[in-house]
Amino acid sequence: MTTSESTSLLQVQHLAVRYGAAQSLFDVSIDIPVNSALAVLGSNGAGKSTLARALSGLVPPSGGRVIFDGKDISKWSPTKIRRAGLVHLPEGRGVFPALTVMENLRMALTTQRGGKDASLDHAFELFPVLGQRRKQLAGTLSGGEQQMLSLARALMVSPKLVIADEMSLGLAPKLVDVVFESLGKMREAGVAVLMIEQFASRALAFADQAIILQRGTVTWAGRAEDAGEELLHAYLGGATAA
Ligand SMILES: Nc1ncnc2c1ncn2[C@@H]1O[C@H](COP(=O)(O)OP(=O)(O)OP(=O)(O)O)[C@@H](O)[C@H]1O
Repeated sequence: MTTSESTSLLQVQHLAVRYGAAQSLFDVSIDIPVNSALAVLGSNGAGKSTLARALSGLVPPSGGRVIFDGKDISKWSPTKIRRAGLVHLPEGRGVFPALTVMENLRMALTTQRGGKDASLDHAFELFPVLGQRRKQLAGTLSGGEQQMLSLARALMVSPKLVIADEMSLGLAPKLVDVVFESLGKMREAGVAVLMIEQFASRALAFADQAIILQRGTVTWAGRAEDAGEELLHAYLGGATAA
């Protein structure tokens, strides 16, 4: 086994996905080392969300393999994948608006046997504002705070990898800052991140590695710091929002 294999958390090998007759992903290969971040960039319809859905078991691959934490999870159910530590935060908030912050967090803990108080303490340590608002209904939080709650819920299951799919979509710039800060805290806690993001430059500043998807194919892959303006413009055209 080479060094890169031994430190890999997620290896996607020649992944293909079809929706009926239409193929959405072709021969996609990526590698995410433990505790690192990958930015997945691409214009609308490039296949970013399909990649996220395939990795989290929501759509079955039609070819290739997904190895997570040393196990082939290609055919696992979404629940089994989540329990193994790969958590998908889909577009949208992913919180229960009519429940309080505390109830939202407790719900995420229902399958955990012990250590519930420690998990809650850890979440409030990372996101103090949630501790202050524990009795508030989630639907009355700001957009950024709801995203924080969504991240805190994900943390409850001690994830090894979080897929953050367009978390800053539709948020005001200040709240986008909150989302990036929150994801940064998750990384500090040792969690790897696969980030799908409309704000290409912010995603690149956050990530170690990046790929560009075009029509279901990886057309560029490299270190995030090497993906300059010119390259982004060439691949993404108008989609290079700051
Ligand atoms: N459930 C589905 N059934 C059929 N085709 C689908 C389905 N979901 C996505 N597609 C198609 O797969 C391709 C990739 O879509 P996907 O949503 O993964 O792109 P994306 O890069 O996430 O785009 P966006 O940023 O708009 O969400 C598109 O051509 C889309 O029309």
